[in-house]
Amino acid sequence: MSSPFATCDLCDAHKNDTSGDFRVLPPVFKDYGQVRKFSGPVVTVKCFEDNTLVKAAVDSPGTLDMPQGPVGKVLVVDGGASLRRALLGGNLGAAAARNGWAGVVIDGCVRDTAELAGHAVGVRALAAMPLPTEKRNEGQSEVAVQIQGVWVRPGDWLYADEDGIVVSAKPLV
Ligand SMILES: O=C([O-])CC(=O)C(=O)O
Repeated sequence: MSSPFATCDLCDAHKNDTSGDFRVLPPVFKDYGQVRKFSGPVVTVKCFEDNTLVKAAVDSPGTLDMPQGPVGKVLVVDGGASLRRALLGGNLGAAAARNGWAGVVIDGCVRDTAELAGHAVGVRALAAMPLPTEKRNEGQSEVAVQIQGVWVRPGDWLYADEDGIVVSAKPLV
């Protein structure tokens, strides 16, 4: 289980942090998952209209062993903000939930939104788009990505709730 948090409280505590360790994503993400509030260590994928590596990630174990026990990871997908293809749908959402991922944050689109709403995982994305991608085995995993202009790195911690999404170089709770 993750510790309780509120992104507003995290922002109150860190709003004057100019080090770059504490970042807030722009408020452009919509909520498509069953889980509204989630947090965890970040894993990244960078891809463009090809979700091969998104599928590989959610098909793999979604938890990290920590001293306090297994913690669900958050998959952050830099999809280049494309509104033309969906990088995650009902099947991949089900896989993410089954494999213990805490959440998926996509700078891009999702589809099968009615199905996603029934899977026990957090999902944030820019929009719904029914067109799937072509799987061409293109993309990169575990690289620093820019999400809406904000750097997100593998091993960062992400906290998402009803008010927004914040990212930190260190765990905050
Ligand atoms: O497989 C895909 O490209 C996305 C999808 O439709 C799903 O996850 O169900």
